[in-house]
Amino acid sequence: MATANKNLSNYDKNTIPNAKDFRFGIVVSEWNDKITEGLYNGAEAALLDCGALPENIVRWNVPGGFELIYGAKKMIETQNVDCVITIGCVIKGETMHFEFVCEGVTQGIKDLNVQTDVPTIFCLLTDNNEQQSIDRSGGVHGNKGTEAAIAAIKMADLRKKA
Ligand SMILES: Nc1c(NC[C@H](O)[C@H](O)[C@H](O)CO)[nH]c(=O)[nH]c1=O
Ligand SMILES: CC(=O)[C@@H](O)COP(=O)(O)O
Repeated sequence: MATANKNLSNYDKNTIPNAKDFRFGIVVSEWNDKITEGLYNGAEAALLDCGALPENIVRWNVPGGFELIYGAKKMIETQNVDCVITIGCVIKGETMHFEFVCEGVTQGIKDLNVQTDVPTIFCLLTDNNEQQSIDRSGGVHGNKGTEAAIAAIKMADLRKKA
């Protein structure tokens, strides 16, 4: 189902574990910060709405999407978190850099999920233009940050039960 056919902000609290006992790390890219702040706000609001305690949400900023990998790695190593959310927005420019950044971050976040015991949630917008990013960070398609927060709660709960 394409994003255009669903609202990224929709969730049913009855289907989501209470997040009060979980500690979350959120690593936020400063590139396209109007977008990433909107994604962060969606994620933070959903975590709190589902019971997470403010003191159990640790936020770090990194310069760009590619640095999300290292930021998440150090978050896992040092902050005793149950799940990490990486938030970024990559928008296509004139060159192939878009493709390399998107693929690099995708592979790096995948590697963290394979190599560490803490789930890392992939909240990276990889858009053709700014309007697509606006639409997915609190616009007509909802907020991918909200979606990422719900995934984070579910994965933290899975990790606890596994
Ligand atoms: N063009 C975008 C970037 N580029 C920067 C890289 O992510 C990285 O910070 C740089 O190559 C130094 O290592 N980053 C984004 O997050 N979004 C973009 O649109
Ligand atoms: C994803 C990027 O790094 C890209 O926005 C940079 O723009 P350009 O490809 O025009 O240098």
